[in-house]
Amino acid sequence: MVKVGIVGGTGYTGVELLRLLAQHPQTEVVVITSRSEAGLAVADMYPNLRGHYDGLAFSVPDIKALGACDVVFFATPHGVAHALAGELLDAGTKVIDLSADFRLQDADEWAKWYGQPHGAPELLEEAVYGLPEVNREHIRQARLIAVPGCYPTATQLGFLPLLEAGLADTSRLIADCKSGVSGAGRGAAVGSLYSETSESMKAYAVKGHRHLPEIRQGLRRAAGKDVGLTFVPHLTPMIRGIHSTLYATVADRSVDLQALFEKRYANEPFVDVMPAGSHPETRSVRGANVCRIAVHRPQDGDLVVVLSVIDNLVKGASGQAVQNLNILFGLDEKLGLSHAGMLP
Ligand SMILES: NC(=O)C1=CN([C@@H]2O[C@H](COP(=O)(O)OP(=O)(O)OC[C@H]3O[C@@H](n4cnc5c(N)ncnc54)[C@H](OP(=O)(O)O)[C@@H]3O)[C@@H](O)[C@H]2O)C=CC1
Ligand SMILES: CC(=O)N[C@@H](CCC(=O)OP(=O)(O)O)C(=O)O
Repeated sequence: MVKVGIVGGTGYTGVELLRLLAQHPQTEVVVITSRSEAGLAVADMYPNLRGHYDGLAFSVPDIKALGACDVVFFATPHGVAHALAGELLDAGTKVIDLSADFRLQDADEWAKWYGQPHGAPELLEEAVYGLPEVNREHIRQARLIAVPGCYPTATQLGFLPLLEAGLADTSRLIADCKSGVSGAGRGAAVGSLYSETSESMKAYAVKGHRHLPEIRQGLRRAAGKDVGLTFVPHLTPMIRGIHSTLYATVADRSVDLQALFEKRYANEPFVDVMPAGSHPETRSVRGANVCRIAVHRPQDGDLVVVLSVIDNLVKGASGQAVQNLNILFGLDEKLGLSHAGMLP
C-alpha cells in the first residue's frame, strides 16, 4: 500500500483526490490537512465520502506526519508547496503538486506571472512536468512532480500532434478556451456566485493569463522552437469542464490529420481521438480522467480546428495527479481511474 498525505483536503481538487483514491486498491490516505476544519471527520464535511474514509479527520499541516507518508499531494494555492516540498523530499517523501508552483522552469517568469518571488528555485531543476503523454519516462524517475494546469492540459494535448510533426505554422496558434466555474476553486468570491455565472458567459484575462507561459513552454518543447500563441479563457455556466477550440494553419493539405492524431495517441489510455467529424462534449468526460479530441479541416482550407475537452478537476487536476502517482510507484497507470463520463 502506498501511504498518501494530502495538503489542502477541503478544496475542490482535494476532495476530488479523495473521491478517486476511494476506488484505488493500492493506496491508503493517512493524512489530510485543513487549517480551518482541523478535527472534523472527512465524511462529516463531504457526505459523498461516508463509508469510504471512516476514522479519517482533517488535521493541521505537520511536517512530521506528512514526512511519514510515501507521497504527499499538494492541493493548495500557489506558494504553499514552495514552503514545504523541500523538507518532505529530504524526509524521503515524494511530492505531487497540483498547484502551479513548479510548472514553469524559469523562476523569474514564475515571479512575473504569480506576483511574488519564487519560493524554491533550487528545486526547479529536478521538478518534472507531469503530463504523462509527453513525460512518462521522466515521471517514473521523479521525486517532485508538477501536475499541469487545466487549460494547459486540454490545450497542449490538442496541439501536440500538429507541432511534433512540424506541420503547423507556429507563429500564429490560437487557443479559445472555456472553463466551468469549479476552476476558480471553492473559496467564496462574488465572481463565482450562481447569480453572477449562470445564464451568462464571458472572456477574461485576454491581456495575459498565468496559464499562457505554461502552455507556451509545453508547445515550445513540442515544436522545438518558440511559438506565437493567443490564449483567451472564458468562464461558462457549467460546474466542471474545459472546452478548448484550437486553431492552427497547416498549409500541407495532403496530410491525413485523423490518422496523425490516432497514431500519436494510439497507446495513450486517457486520450480518446474521436471519429472524423465529431464534436466532443464536456459532459462526456465529466468525472472521467479522459481528454477527448476531434480534428477538423473546415471547407478543406488551410486552417485546422482541434476540439479538446477534459474535466478540469479530473484530467485537468486530481485524476492526472493520480495517474502520475501510478507511474511514479510502478503501478498500472489506470488504477483507480476507470470511471466513464457522466451523461446527462
Ligand atoms: N479547481 C481547478 O479546476 C483546478 C485547480 N488547480 C490548482 O489546485 C490547487 C487547489 O485548487 P482548489 O482545490 O480549486 O483550491 P481551493 O481554494 O478550493 O482549496 C484550497 C485548499 O488549500 C488549503 N490551504 C489554503 N491555504 C493554505 C496554506 N497556506 N497552507 C496549507 N493549506 C492551505 C485550504 O484549506 P485550509 O485553508 O483550511 O487549510 C483548502 O483545503 C490550486 O493551486 C489550483 O490552482 C489545478 C487544476 C485545476
Ligand atoms: C474558471 C477559473 O477561474 N479558472 C482558473 C484556472 C483554473 C486553475 O485552477 O488553475 P490551475 O490549473 O493553474 O491551478 C483561472 O482562470 O485562474
